[in-house]
Amino acid sequence: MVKNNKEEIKKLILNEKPFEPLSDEKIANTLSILRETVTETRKSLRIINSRERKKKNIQDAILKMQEKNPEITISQIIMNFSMQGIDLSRKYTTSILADEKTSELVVETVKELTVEDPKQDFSKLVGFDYSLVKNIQQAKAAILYPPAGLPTLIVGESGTGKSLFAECMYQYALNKKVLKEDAPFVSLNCADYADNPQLLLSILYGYKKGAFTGADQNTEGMVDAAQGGVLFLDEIHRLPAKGQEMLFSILDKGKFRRLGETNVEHEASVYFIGATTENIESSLLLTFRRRIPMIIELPNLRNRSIQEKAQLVYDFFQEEANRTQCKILVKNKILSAFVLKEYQGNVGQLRSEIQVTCANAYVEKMNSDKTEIHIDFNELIYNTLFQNNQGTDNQHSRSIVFQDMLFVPHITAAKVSHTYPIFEDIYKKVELKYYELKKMGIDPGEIEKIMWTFVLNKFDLIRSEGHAENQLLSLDELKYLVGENISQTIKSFFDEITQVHAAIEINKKVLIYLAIHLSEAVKRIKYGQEIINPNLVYIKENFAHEYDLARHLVRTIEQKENVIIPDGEIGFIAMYIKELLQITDKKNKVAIITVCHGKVASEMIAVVNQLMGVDFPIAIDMPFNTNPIEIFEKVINIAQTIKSDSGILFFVDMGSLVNVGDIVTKRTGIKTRTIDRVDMVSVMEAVRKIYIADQNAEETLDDIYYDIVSTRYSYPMLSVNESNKPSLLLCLCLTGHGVAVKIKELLIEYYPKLKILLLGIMDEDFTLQINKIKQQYNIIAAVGTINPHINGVNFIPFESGFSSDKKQFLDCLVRQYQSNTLKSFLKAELIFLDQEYADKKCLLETIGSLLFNRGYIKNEFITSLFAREEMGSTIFKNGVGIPHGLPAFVKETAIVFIRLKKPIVWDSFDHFVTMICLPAVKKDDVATINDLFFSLKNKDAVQQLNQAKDVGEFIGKLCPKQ
Ligand SMILES: Nc1ncnc2c1ncn2[C@@H]1O[C@H](COP(=O)(O)OP(=O)(O)OP(=O)(O)O)[C@@H](O)[C@H]1O
Repeated sequence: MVKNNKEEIKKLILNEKPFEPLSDEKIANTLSILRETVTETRKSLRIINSRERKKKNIQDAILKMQEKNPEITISQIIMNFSMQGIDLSRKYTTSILADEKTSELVVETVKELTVEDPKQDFSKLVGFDYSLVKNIQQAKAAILYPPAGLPTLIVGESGTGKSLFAECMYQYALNKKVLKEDAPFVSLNCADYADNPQLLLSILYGYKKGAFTGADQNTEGMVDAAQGGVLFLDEIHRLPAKGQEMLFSILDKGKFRRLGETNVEHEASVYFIGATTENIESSLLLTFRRRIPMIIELPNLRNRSIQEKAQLVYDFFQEEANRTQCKILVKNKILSAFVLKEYQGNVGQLRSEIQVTCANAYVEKMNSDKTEIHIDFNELIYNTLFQNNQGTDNQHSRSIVFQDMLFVPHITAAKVSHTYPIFEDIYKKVELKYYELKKMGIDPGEIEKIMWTFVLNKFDLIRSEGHAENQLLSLDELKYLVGENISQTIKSFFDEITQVHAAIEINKKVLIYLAIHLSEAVKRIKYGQEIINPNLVYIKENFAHEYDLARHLVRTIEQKENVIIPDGEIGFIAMYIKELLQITDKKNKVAIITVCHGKVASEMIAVVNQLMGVDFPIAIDMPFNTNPIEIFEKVINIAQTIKSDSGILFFVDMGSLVNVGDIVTKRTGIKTRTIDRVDMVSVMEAVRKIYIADQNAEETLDDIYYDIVSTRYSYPMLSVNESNKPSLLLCLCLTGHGVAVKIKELLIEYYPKLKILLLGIMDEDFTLQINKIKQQYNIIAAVGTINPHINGVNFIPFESGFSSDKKQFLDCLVRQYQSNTLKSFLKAELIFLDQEYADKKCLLETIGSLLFNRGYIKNEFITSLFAREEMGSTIFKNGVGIPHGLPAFVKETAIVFIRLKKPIVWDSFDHFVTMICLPAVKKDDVATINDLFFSLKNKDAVQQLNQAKDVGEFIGKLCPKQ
């Protein structure tokens, strides 16, 4: 197969006339290459031959005619074609009409080929950032090594992706311009000629006229075809010794002779890659092995992480959805069964089994009136999945970490993200958070504390939430998931700790997750991935017993798996053991965060820690010249990291910081309480209540808050907005007619969309009016000349204008009331810019599957969405389409935005849209997004959204700062 021809052939086929497709012969003549080359390349591209392409295009055209006119007759069809200059016989047309549509199942349409990104090299391999990291590093080094790269041998079991890997190396060489743009990729599978070594050598090296019987002319071989490019020899152990020796001269001197030649030598400028499934020590000549410096050993599927296996399963189902052009709904237990199964034939076998499963389900779909391919358990699937798979009989009832998934053909939006829901990879989460906090310039000591709470909560989740016990594997079945070594070790460990800790009922769920974790850890270590545990020292000091147990467990694994497990990892294992031994199902604790101007927070907390002997409260300093908004972002991020279910108690000193808890609640949904004018005694009292007092008398955030507030000196606390009421600003002066009017004018300029009310402090019924307003509205702040001390309302003094810090404070208050709730529904993962969709149906299906797969909606939402659209479409004049489904089927409110590259038709009046906003909104949240529609109706606002350069800017424009 010659790769530079690949693109040419693809191009010609893409541009051919649909009813007069080019035969292989014609393409060969156009490109001046052999017809066989065209045929082989076309097949490798999975493109059907010209006759079949013509038939398919005619079939499609007839279908369209039938859609328009269900009563259309054969004569009319023939007439329609004839008007386009195409003559069809009645016999041919009848045969096409009678033909089953199953052919669609096995062909990939030419159109789909355009989806492929020709520039992608290793990143298209699943595992490129995990188990294949080392292999890819080797490959890159081999390609880039001067002057002409290192000959490479790829070793791996059948189906581990050796051919694909070789192609990626070639693509990488092209991308890096090590090879010329038109450099060929020539591949030959030596096993195809295993019975005829003479033929193999003649095909590979070419031959001289008369070299053997039948050699009637000088003929070039594959080495010639590979000049300036890559020569890939698959199953190289089938190359006879003579053939291996002939390669020496190519590898050593860049020269070769064709069969039968003795005097002449030809230049061979080729980059050599070989591949074999065999042990190279025994299958290749020693002299040959020595000439290949780079050996790349691809891991088999058994040794890949569960995440990677899952990713492959998802990718292959997606591929089938694209191929069949049908939606495919796969039940979680099928997904988990595919992931858990062992495959002798590795990735290749996994892929073909998914294809077979989909093909069977497709036939079933054709015999029913379903619109989707449903893949659930039936006898056929049971046999596909479990035949010859030792001992997996009970697996089909398990689905520990998966959810049902819907795969939609031609997805563009969903392609943006390469991740799918699967249980959490604790390392990745920890790493990500750790670097995020580091980037924000947070002090290492504080990072450690924040991470500790983060890790604690993650483990707490494993123990208390997740999947019901009856969905879990038993300890016996564990071996199918993590292998014999780890499952045995875990079983013995379980026996040991049940003896030592007889009084405790060991939480099996944590044990299973510990086993999965260990298996992932071993793979991670084998692939040389780093393990970051920011809390190692703390764990060692404070959980010495758990750490000892972890060390003991680790020693056994180290022996069995022949790896060395680093300390950081032992720390994680200690955490699992801590969870295992936890007696009661306690909720996680209330967190304390202190935020103050200057360095007050860190200094105060240092003293509290020393006095109380704890290490918990988090201190955040706010240097005097820092913008409060920056600090709020920092605090929100930290709050999200520690995500305490029991809430966060904030201690702050003054100024805008009094709103910190409120802002955090709005942005993250975490319950908070804020105590201002922080003093050391109050912090110590809170620490005592949360961490030190009687463990059984656990107090809630509110208990602690009210206790502290009522025992310290009394003054009004600042506002905490907890309702969905509309908001307003109050303008005050003595009469409500003097300065207040001026203030209002200024505020209208700043906040044109806000409700602003005038009020006079001297009014008789001032208090009554305030109470009435409070019932209907959230008072964001009162701005005026005299502070009337309205309980729970921030007062901002107005003295002939606003100083910038006061304006900033007001901005901050307004923002949290106005747009934060909407902002909390806007998620970057659901905003897709400059996408291309063929039509509305395809777009809606994609969004639907995206929301379903990410757990925002039930499957019924998609049906309701289409039903709603059938009844009529919502479309704004400025080209925004607003499709919506029923709130009853929404699990979590989410808003999807899609900005289109090319407009598509949205309604039956042929109106076009360029932007789609799909709100999947729970009933309670409907009011919150009304504002959004208001701004989407506005032409200028949409214009701004159209100009946003990235998702961040897009969100910023949807929730402007004021
Ligand atoms: N890392 C991967 N990511 C995505 N797909 C993969 C990966 N590895 C293999 N595949 C797919 O699995 C199938 C088998 O791969 P390939 O033919 O490259 O394996 P092989 O090792 O050359 O097999 P054999 O030794 O049997 O020839 C192919 O369809 C390939 O696209």
